[in-house]
Amino acid sequence: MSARAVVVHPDAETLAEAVAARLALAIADAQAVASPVHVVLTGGTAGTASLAALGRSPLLGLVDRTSLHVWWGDERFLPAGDPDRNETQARAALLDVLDLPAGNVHAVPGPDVVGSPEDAAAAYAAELAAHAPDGATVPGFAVLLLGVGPDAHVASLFPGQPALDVTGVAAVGVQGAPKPPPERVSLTFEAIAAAHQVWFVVAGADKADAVRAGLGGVDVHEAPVSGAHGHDVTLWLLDVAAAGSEEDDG
Ligand SMILES: O=C1O[C@H](COP(=O)(O)O)[C@@H](O)[C@H](O)[C@H]1O
Repeated sequence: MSARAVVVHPDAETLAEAVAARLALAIADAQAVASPVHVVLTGGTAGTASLAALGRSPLLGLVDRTSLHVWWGDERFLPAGDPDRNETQARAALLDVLDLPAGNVHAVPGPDVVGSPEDAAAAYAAELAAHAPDGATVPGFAVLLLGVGPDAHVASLFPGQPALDVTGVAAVGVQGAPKPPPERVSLTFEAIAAAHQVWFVVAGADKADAVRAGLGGVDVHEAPVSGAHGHDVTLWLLDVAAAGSEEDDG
């Protein structure tokens, strides 16, 4: 049975610092009993701020770089180095400091490498399978980070889109995303559900309705955030504004 918890932080900065500390310790704890350890990074405002906080944290010294593999929950279908790629932002925020072996960083290929988001999803799924235990399609991610959009999207799973219903594959190509760029690649809900822990990292009053929808279990086609769960733990890491707590202050 998967456990769910909600932790509310006083502001976005504190949230980022707390997520960074929590993530460093979670990786170190996982590395104490397993190797390698796989973690899924997110894009988005609060997610990237958390990666940057980890890049500055002395707790980063607890992480064994050689046995950490990083992946992405979704990627914008843009060429390597594009500033709007989640990978580019994560490198600037964390990976340039963390300096993992190149083979431990599993970026989603862009149009400089493959012809379409569907081809990128297939290549990414093959890479995931190559690092998965026998009989599985993805590694057993220790932690999978997810931002949440104001429209309640997670990764690149947007309301009303066909990708929400894709099963049997770990990654899916996305066309016509309502948030630019329209072409993207996303993990599927099945792949997300293989993570031991899923952490939603959410800040800002514009996300309060999406958080409410996710916690309330609104239909996944309307609020994709409802469809993402960790195998063991689903953790909602919020600031007060995203938690909706500020609305009461008038
Ligand atoms: O496009 C994306 O958006 C979400 C959330 O972004 P935010 O700036 O509203 O926080 C993000 O989680 C996702 O990874 C990304 O590709």
